[in-house]
Amino acid sequence: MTEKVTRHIVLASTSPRRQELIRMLGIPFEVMPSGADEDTPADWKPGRVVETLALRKAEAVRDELGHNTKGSVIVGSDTVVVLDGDILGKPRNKQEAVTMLNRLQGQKHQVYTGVACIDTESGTSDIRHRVTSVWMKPLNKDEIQHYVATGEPMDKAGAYGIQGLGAVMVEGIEGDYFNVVGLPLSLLADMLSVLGIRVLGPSQ
Ligand SMILES: Cc1cn([C@H]2C[C@H](O)[C@@H](COP(=O)(O)OP(=O)(O)OP(=O)(O)O)O2)c(=O)[nH]c1=O
Repeated sequence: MTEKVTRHIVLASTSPRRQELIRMLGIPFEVMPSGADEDTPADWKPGRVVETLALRKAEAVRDELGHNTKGSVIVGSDTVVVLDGDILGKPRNKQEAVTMLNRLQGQKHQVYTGVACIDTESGTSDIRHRVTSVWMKPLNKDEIQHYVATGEPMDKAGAYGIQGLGAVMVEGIEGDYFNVVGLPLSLLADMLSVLGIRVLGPSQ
């Protein structure tokens, strides 16, 4: 049988969800947490923010690996929620989670995820992002309090997780579901394919 993947893939992430998602591609990978600084200027548009942070995460792992990159492909990713042009990241505390959900309930918003692939063999980077629209149901204060008390919102952009209990708050989406959860698999597969890693067939 032809070996499907010949490149060493490193996911630059601390997110257990991103690990679960990339595992779905059925290709071997390694995980290295990335401690990149996540501050960006307030006037940057969401696409620029998620692409820059995805690249920063991948670059931090590349720099840590130093000369030991073994011709790896390093994948970084970043997700934000956007409402009326405002960027909502992960809530810093429960009060901030309540405030975010009060704003998002009953509204259509966008989820932006950036993906960066660094090819350490050629030294090139490919950076792209995807946008998914999400419609959230109207929620009352008690429902929001109950949801925040579960703790689910705390490590998620926009203070909700569509893949968890948050699923009951979402009326519908337009675009890639996996982009909302934090790693757009179809976009990532396209980017890996450019590097000769074909998840649906033998590599070249
Ligand atoms: C909107 C939404 C976001 N999220 C998550 C995806 C991301 O993990 C998180 C946004 O934070 P990020 O800063 O993108 O990522 P992270 O800190 O979790 O992990 P990493 O180490 O890779 O930087 O929000 C969900 O899991 N479900 C959702 O429905």
